[in-house]
Amino acid sequence: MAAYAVKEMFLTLQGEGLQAGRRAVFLRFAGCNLWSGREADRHKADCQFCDTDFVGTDGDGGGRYATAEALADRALAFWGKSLEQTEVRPFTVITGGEPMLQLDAPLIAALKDRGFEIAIETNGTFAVPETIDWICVSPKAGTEIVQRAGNELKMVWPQPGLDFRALQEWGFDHFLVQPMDGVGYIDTREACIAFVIQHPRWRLSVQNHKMIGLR
Ligand SMILES: C[S@@+](CC[C@H](N)C(=O)[O-])C[C@H]1O[C@@H](n2cnc3c(N)ncnc32)[C@H](O)[C@@H]1O
Ligand SMILES: Nc1nc2[nH]cc(C(=O)O)c2c(=O)[nH]1
Ligand code: SF4
Ligand SMILES: [Mg+2]
Repeated sequence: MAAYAVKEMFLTLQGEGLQAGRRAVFLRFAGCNLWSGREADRHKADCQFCDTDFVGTDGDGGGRYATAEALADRALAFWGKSLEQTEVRPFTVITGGEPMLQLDAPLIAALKDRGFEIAIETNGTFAVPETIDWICVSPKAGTEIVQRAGNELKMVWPQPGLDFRALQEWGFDHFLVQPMDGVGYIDTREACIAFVIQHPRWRLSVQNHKMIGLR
């Protein structure tokens, strides 16, 4: 890996999924295989509902990190070095963009060396190393999902062409439905609630951070 392209890094609370509410250093990699990130390309992208700016390296804590050690050091600084000696392990959520385009064995090792517990948010089109502690896959309709097991499957809804009955046969511990943010959000959220009432294997994931003023 020549250099890691990081859009931004920040300390916040995980807003989504089973780990919602947990203190976490977010590491957002630049770039995605399902969309260029340019608005002009959105209508022809494989994933068209993305709520995230992952283009470039200009965000807070972003930049090009030449080595895994430098990137992991920065992540630990965001966690707070004074917390290093406490009984709570530092926790990072690796996201993007699509983090599996850049997350590699040296970076995982450097984060683990610093005590990090590592979660990933991925679209599932690449295999995730087993050394990742918490795997969240969020499938996109029409894409080939190779990562069909993990801790949580987070289905953004609605997505015509995604068959929830097929998804729930995959090897995940938890199945979540997350209302798609955008036009008609309130109705979408109501429909997701109705879905969970009908299908109790699934639970609702709301994007808490957007409602409570967190990043
Ligand atoms: C920005 S993506 C980055 C990680 C990875 N590329 C992925 O798609 O899982 C982080 C999470 O936000 C979800 N997401 C993106 N746009 C959304 C939207 N408009 N409404 C709800 N969730 C959204 C994705 O499905 C994914 O679970
Ligand atoms: N607080 C917070 N929680 C999140 N969970 C997943 C996010 C993501 O963009 O991957 C996200 C995010 O952007 N912010
Ligand atoms: S796969 Fe993830 S990062 Fe890529 S465009 Fe879709 S939601 Fe955004
Ligand atoms: Mg987000």
